[in-house]
Amino acid sequence: MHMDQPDQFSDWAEKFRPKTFKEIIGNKKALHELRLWADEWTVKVPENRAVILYGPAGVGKTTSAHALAREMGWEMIELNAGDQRTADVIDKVAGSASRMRTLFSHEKAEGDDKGSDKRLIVLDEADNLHGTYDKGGSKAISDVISKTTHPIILIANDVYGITQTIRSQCLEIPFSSIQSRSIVPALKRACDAEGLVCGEDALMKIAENAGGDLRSAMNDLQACAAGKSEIKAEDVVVSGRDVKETIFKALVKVFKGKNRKEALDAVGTLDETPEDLIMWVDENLPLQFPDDPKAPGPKMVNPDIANGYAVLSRADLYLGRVRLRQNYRMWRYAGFMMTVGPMSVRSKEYTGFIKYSSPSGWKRMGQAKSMRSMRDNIAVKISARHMDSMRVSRNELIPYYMRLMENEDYAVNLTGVSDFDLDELVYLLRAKSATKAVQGVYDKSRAIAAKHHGAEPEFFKEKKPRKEKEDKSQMTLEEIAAAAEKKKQLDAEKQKAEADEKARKEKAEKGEPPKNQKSLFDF
Ligand SMILES: Nc1ncnc2c1ncn2[C@@H]1O[C@H](COP(=O)(O)OP(=O)(O)OP(=O)(O)O)[C@@H](O)[C@H]1O
Repeated sequence: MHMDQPDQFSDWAEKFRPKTFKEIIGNKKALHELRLWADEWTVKVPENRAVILYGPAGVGKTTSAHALAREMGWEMIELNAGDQRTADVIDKVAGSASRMRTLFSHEKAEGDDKGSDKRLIVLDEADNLHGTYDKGGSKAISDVISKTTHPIILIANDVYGITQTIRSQCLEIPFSSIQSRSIVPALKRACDAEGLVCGEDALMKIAENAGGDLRSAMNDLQACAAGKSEIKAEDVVVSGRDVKETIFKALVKVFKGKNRKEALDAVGTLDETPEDLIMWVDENLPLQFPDDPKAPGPKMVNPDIANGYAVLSRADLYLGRVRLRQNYRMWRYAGFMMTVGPMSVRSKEYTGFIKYSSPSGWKRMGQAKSMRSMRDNIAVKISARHMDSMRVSRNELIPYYMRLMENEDYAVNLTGVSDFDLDELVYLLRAKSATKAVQGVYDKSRAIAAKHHGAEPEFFKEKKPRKEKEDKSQMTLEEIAAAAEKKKQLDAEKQKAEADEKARKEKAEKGEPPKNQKSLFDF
């Protein structure tokens, strides 16, 4: 029996995640290699104890790891980027996995360890193992891989983001984008399950727009389905030709124009944030300022490209400040810099037609990644409130929060008690940017946040100026983790100093000289 309207409470990409290899679309060669590697584990410890599944976002890497564990009857331990992946944690996970094995090993002959005594250790975003949060992570993984008796899967978008030492220990299995025509049946299955009527042309439009990323296709389908029981091709709003045509015209003014105001006006009428616009400029800058093949001497990069990127990097600095401080006034500076910048630094006029292109795959991937880290930051805050795992917070509580926050009172309250920052609120309210309404909710939430997060424990009151605490809502995940780590260290040092002092006093009472004291007069 179907509901009247499709389910909007859960994340469809999660809901329709394939459970078995058979259900996974595309990448058959990769799945075959993965299965061969897993089968080897049932007979002996293979030469490569770990594999790296790498490729673009949303093509089934994580899904394949999950399905493999299920099909092999292996318990799975997942260390996500949002979880702490310090050397300690990885050691503990792998250590406890090894202990498990030794518990069972006396019952089995060497090599006969098929089935459930294996644990599959999965490390998501393995190309991102740096920063305080994953401190020592790379080295720990490399050590663990060299001695593990349990299969390990590393998942990455960019295999070059993994250290050479780790790569040399692993079997590398590439995953590639999924063809649009293969995405359509997956979308169709979701429509059928949701009782949603959707024509093949609408599904094809969604699939083509996703650029081979099935997760985003599923997200777009869910977004189109909100409040509807039927989707027609014209309901599918994608970055189609109209948008492109307008932006192409604006790019002509940015790169070839002579009038700054005209360029600014053209960009001002676009429905693009500076975050999106910079990607368009960035993508097309080298196309517009090509190297001159007829130039004499050694082949040099056109200096206009270097100068163009220099102004773009200034614009990006402003964007970074907007992200960090939620000071959206800086968008004006960023927008100005990326619009009049290329025009101002070019050394000559460029004529002739250039076929501009949309921001390429890796940049969209970068965006997806920053969305994921946003989602993980939110999950950290939610899991701290509910004492739940990151996985539950990410997959179950965030959608629940989103649903609750459709009511403004709840939105204000939850933002305050969870201390979400403005960007996180934009994400949770599914807004495109920090509109006035979003800002209004955020402003109202501050009083509640101050009540819940304003009072500090005595320990910090003496040591930290008030300002730092106020800035906490703007701290990045790494900074929060670093602060927690620092506090742990301080606590440990304090405890050790207290214990030493206690021991010293006890010894003094017994009349013993302190350990390093050679005589009563030697202080
Ligand atoms: N090959 C596929 N077959 C069927 N569904 C898929 C496939 N790839 C992705 N999906 C859908 O997209 C969702 C996300 O897929 P998954 O987490 O496996 O992507 P990923 O490749 O690990 O991406 P990322 O690098 O972003 O983690 C799944 O829950 C599923 O709904």
